[in-house]
Amino acid sequence: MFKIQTLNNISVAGLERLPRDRYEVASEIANPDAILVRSAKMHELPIAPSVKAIGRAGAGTNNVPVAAMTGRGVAVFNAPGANANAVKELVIAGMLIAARNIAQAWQFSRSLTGDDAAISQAVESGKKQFGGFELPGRTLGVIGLGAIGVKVANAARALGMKVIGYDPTITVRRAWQLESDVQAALSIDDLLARSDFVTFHVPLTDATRHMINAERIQTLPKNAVLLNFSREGILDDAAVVAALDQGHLYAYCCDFPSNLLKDHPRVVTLPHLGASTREAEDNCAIMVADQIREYLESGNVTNAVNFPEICLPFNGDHRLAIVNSNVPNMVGQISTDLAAAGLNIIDMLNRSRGDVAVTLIDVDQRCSDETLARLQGISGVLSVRRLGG
Ligand SMILES: NC(=O)c1ccc[n+]([C@@H]2O[C@H](COP(=O)([O-])OP(=O)(O)OC[C@H]3O[C@@H](n4cnc5c(N)ncnc54)[C@H](O)[C@@H]3O)[C@@H](O)[C@H]2O)c1
Ligand SMILES: O=C(O)CC[C@@H](O)C(=O)O
Repeated sequence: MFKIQTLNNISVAGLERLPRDRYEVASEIANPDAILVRSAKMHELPIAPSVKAIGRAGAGTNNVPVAAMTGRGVAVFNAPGANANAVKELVIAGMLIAARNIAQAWQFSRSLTGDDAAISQAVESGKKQFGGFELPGRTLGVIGLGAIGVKVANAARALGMKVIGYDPTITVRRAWQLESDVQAALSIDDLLARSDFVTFHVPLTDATRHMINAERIQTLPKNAVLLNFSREGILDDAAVVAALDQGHLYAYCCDFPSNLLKDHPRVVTLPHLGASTREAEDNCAIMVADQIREYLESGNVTNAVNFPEICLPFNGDHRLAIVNSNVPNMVGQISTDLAAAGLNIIDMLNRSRGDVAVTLIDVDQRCSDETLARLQGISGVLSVRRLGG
């Protein structure tokens, strides 16, 4: 029986992928084999030694201590692209909310009092404060052309906007998906100087934290609109508010309310709603549940952020799934120990990514506890699991 701990509400569609005769799933559970998480902050949480895998039902993994888990031989999975359409739709909504002053205008309508004749009169005299502008012909700058950025760029093109993108590590797959008339910016500053709207779709890392600060904001044309549906911290919010107050920026729309932002008249904040659609929640939960199940049952890895992709078909007999440092002579030492124990290797696959390697070895008989302990004792071996019979 595998034990799965859920740290947030995970869509039932995903949990149903874990058959109840083999999986126990609960928010409180001792010695879990794997954890499913959405936005719970795991950096300060104790993570039991029994945990072999963490599945983030979403894109970003900055709430998971990935480096520490890698050092323990724990795989961290995410759900790339599974919520991209949901975020794209909210970003497009954000542009329209900003361009047409929809939030402020709605607040005005709700504040109207008196009989309908009085309301009609107030509408006609009040509406001029909320006059906006249209999107066609305006330029959208997209920073980060991954699953979400590409969808936003293409949707903006379909709305008649010009689009400039910046992503120094764009993948070939994403570049193929991008509309051919999306221009490549030479740098962030080049993109900012040419954009009426700028939207951010990068992970939060040390390299992206405060990528928009007071100095960079001055590069933007007057009356630009910023959109942050990525992560709190990518923009320096204090600098954004200062630029709004100085009249340099027109509006800021983001998914991360704070005391500084939530009541500002030119800021619209939403409560981290980017991925909160039924479709996105189902897609993310199904993707990570499938990946976790495959990893626990066969050792195969798909969409881990810290482990290599690896797939060796498994007939359910006897497999060792080993996570080890990517250094010379690991496979040599492992196979020597297996030979010494009289185990014959039937099939084997080794894949590496950065400092980590995963080695899957199918053997002709069950590996004893003693041999398992010997493998675990090899310097550089991070974890060993015995799968199958
Ligand atoms: N608001 C929400 O609910 C919500 C939902 C989904 C994702 N997100 C956030 O959006 C981020 C992006 O999601 P995604 O699915 O598009 O991820 P992704 O991994 O598909 O794309 C990220 C892109 O950013 C690029 N990148 C990295 N560093 C960069 C830099 N310094 N400059 C320019 N580009 C850079 C990468 O090359 C990659 O193409 C996630 O990491 C997450 O933080 C938020
Ligand atoms: O689970 C959520 O609601 C948010 C997910 C989002 O932050 C992501 O990184 O995919």
